[in-house]
Amino acid sequence: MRARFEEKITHRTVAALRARGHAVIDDFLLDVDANAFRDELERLSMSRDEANGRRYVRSNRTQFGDRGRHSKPNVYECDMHDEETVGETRGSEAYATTWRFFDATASGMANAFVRVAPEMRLRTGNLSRTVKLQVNEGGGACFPWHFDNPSAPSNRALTCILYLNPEWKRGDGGEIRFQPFCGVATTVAPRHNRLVIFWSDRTLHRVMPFHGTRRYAVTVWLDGDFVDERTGVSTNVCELNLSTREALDDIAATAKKLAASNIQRALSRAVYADEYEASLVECMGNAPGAMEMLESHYEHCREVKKNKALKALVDALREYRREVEANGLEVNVP
Ligand SMILES: O=C(O)CCC(=O)C(=O)O
Ligand SMILES: [Fe+2]
Repeated sequence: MRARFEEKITHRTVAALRARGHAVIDDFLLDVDANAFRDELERLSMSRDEANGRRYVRSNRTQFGDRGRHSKPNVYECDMHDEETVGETRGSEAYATTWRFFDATASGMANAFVRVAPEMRLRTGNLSRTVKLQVNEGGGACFPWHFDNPSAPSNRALTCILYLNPEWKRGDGGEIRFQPFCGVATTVAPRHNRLVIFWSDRTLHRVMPFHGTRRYAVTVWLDGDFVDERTGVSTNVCELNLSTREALDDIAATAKKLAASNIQRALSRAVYADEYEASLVECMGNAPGAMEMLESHYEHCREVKKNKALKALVDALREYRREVEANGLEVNVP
């Protein structure tokens, strides 16, 4: 495997990130590497470790509010940092590309960004990135709207997802969809050898229901050099550092400011309440945890509305986003 991160991650990548909140790089790996990587993921997703017979890929378990961890139906993951899970594959030729990619991301990926955009303050080195292998097994498998870095003290700064799906075609679903704060949505197809990059703490995104056979994705999360302790899921206006009266005076300017900031995380659920709800229902169906996740979402929205100033701000933002959506065109990256 020849990782050519520095060739592929360029000033254009960073310009797209700054302009739209996400960037797309096609042909990220050499064809031969992408194809080998895909074959290995397929093998891994079918295999079990010899010691205890467990599948290497397991149910995705996501922390949801303070209500524990729940699994998304038909979504399976392998944490490459979990020594027990991956121990048997580390030295195996059958997974050579997977592990070369993992090793190459240790500092190579962050270094490529640092070279073109040092101001992003990404950390480099083995402990500053996380890698996850993921397979969605059709049947409508999807992810609800979320942020990858939902609150402090997470250091996750940048999410980089490599899709490995040579047979993906329109109609299969499984696209990643971005909702910029009070902007128009963009949908990106999970095409083979495509890398999609976005800010982990200010990019609301979800995965659309997937109806093909298997959808493979490898996610690399790169850590940043600082954590914003102040922000997160708090519904306390003071903690948000927002003067709601000033914010209401020019709602377009406020929306723009929030779109560029991770403070949007505290308002996102209330501003996009119906979308969050619909995506949770779509993703979880009747699976265990579905009701708890919905209840936690409603509770958060109720908390926001309890605060008069915050409610006024949310109402104004909701009205503003509808206006933007009515006048803008969604983007589709096929
Ligand atoms: O599979 C994808 O396209 C994105 C998955 C995702 O959002 C996540 O793992 O946080
Ligand atoms: Fe995500």
